[in-house]
Amino acid sequence: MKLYTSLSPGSRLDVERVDVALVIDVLRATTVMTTALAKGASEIVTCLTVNEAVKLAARDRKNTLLCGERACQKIDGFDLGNSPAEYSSDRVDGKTLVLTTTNGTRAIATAALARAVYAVSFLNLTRTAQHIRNQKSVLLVCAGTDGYLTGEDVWLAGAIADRLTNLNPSVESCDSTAIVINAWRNRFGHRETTDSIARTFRETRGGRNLIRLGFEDDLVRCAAIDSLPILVQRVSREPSRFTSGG
Ligand SMILES: O=C(O)[C@H](CS(=O)(=O)O)OP(=O)(O)O
Repeated sequence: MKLYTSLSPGSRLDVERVDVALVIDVLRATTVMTTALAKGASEIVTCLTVNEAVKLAARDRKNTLLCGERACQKIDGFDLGNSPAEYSSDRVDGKTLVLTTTNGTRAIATAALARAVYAVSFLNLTRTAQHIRNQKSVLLVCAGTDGYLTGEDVWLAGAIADRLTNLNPSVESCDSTAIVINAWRNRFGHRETTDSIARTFRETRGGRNLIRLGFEDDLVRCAAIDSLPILVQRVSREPSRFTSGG
């Protein structure tokens, strides 16, 4: 396997050449997607703009929830924001979710040309790595925050790359992949826990933003490693639709 990592949104992406893109937006879009599908949402449709989301949801408003954020807050007129705490079974079971976020859904759009796309978070890290372990080429796409690299996405890229190199001895890493694996191993040394991961989020751009805005409890929710072992798999493009692969 050739394993590439794009650390921030400005990086060059040869996405059309890879078999699989894993989109990473730990705080909080891909964590929300994992949570929502694990809690029974039937599918998630991702959009770039609020207008597009509103139009899509209007097709079947009764069975659809409008979800997402701007500036980390729920959008006016939407049903749910971008905290995993909002995505309980009671709210989402059986529903179609239409989701737009500042960085996560944009990263999904940039990865659109990959043959297969998965959204990954700490919650479904090992499940996703096991599922794609034998692919020939994989690209880790860190969503970042407002165009900047953000540490929480880089930590998860390191964790995935670490898992993949353990599962598949033939992994060949590009320079950025080698750097994130080393960073992950040096920091956690295979003794990572939800608490230790949540603590590292306090040092990152995305984590500091959330603390400042009163969403500190979401750091632990987004660090809950391997707590929801499902796949979040794109099943169609334009619009991008994701379902749980099991
Ligand atoms: O960075 C953004 O503005 C947000 C942050 S948060 O999820 O509301 O904390 O969006 P995202 O696209 O999830 O990074």
